Amino acid sequence: MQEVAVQTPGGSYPIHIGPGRLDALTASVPADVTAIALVTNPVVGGLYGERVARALAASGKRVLRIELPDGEAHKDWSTLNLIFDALLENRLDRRCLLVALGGGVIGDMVGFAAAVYMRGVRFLQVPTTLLAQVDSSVGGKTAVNHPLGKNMVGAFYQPVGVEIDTDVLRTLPRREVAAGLAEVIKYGMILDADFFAWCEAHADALGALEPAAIAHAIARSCQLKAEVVGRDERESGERALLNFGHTFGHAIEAGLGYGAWLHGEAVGCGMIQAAELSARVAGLPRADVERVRALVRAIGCPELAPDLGAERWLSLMQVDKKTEGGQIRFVLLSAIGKSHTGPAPEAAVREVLAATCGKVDLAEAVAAHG
Ligand SMILES: NC(=O)c1ccc[n+]([C@@H]2O[C@H](COP(=O)([O-])OP(=O)(O)OC[C@H]3O[C@@H](n4cnc5c(N)ncnc54)[C@H](O)[C@@H]3O)[C@@H](O)[C@H]2O)c1
Ligand SMILES: O=C(O)C(=O)C[C@@H](O)[C@H](O)[C@H](O)COP(=O)(O)O
Ligand SMILES: [Zn+2]
Repeated sequence: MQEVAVQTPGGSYPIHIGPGRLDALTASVPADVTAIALVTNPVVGGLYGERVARALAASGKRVLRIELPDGEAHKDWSTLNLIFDALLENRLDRRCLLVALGGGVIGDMVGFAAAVYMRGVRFLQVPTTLLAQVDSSVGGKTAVNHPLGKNMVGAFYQPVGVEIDTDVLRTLPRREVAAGLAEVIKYGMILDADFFAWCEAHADALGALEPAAIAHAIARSCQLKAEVVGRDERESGERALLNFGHTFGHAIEAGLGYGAWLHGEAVGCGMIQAAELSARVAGLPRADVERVRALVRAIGCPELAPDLGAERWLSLMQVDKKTEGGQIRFVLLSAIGKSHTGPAPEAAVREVLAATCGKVDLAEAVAAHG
């Protein structure tokens, strides 16, 4: 088992990474908890719900099970309300513990519910997708989507811990593996050129979920994210770097309708677009743009962005939490492993859109990877 600590001004919590963690969850239940709400969806609940409920019940606490509908299309207010309905109907009090068992959609919604239920209760992250294990379960960004913009309503609210069971990745569909790897390679692009090169060399092993490679990728991703969050929990500066590729990616998700592309797929493609922009406005060498493109392709994410029309692209990208005074701020690379935020001339953005968008057949793009 590996451990990474996340240290924020409000306190610190551990991330445990290893096989078999689902059976060890009792130890993560604080002694003074009055009841536990295990929140999941039918897919993950069907695979792991019984086992996790049993592990949590070993703490001697009552375990209430809540199932939310599956998918990004349900990351919204009405689904969030289902959590509050169940908590209130079952009289869970301020000393309850919410447990998020699932991918980033479940984690983000349960975290947000925990932040506001009775003005704040504790929650534990048990991420079951690669994306959630390397990114969304760490750092306390919680939210639901709004039809006009991604994650637009939420809170910064840290969990009491993160329990990563690497065994559960065995049941993850291939497309979800690729989506998770997009956030893994992001850390190399923005923060760590050596890790980027390691990802290039191990792309096949990562895609095949080879245990040693995937364990290293998860631990290194969590370490890098924990360091950034520790220095800038509320995104007043450095944390925005973790948004590399997301100004483009979130526009794809909102523009096509949440769930049409997976978040990681949109980010993978968005990172190519952000690299193209970096070549035009931040001096990123053309050879590095091609390395970014080749690695996104190697992990199995789409390269070509959907043609939403330049005006719609620009208007969607305006609705970004990094926008200040109407000016879009992008995360840009000056080299692989070196990133900063800044504005970009609209003409350069239009040029990138013209160069990176086309008629995308996503099924074909995913199938091409095998
Ligand atoms: N809070 C953050 O810092 C942060 C970071 C990155 C992404 N996110 C958010 O995370 C979300 C995406 O998360 P995601 O990619 O995990 O998607 P997801 O939560 O929709 O999960 C993907 C699919 O995999 C299924 N699944 C989950 N675990 C499984 C398993 N072990 N075996 C089989 N199937 C399994 C789910 O039921 C779902 O159908 C987006 O909403 C994104 O905005 C948040
Ligand atoms: O943790 C962060 O900070 C990130 O930006 C991680 C991103 O991968 C993640 O998708 C996040 O939810 C995006 O945040 P948002 O503030 O742009 O909604
Ligand atoms: Zn993301």
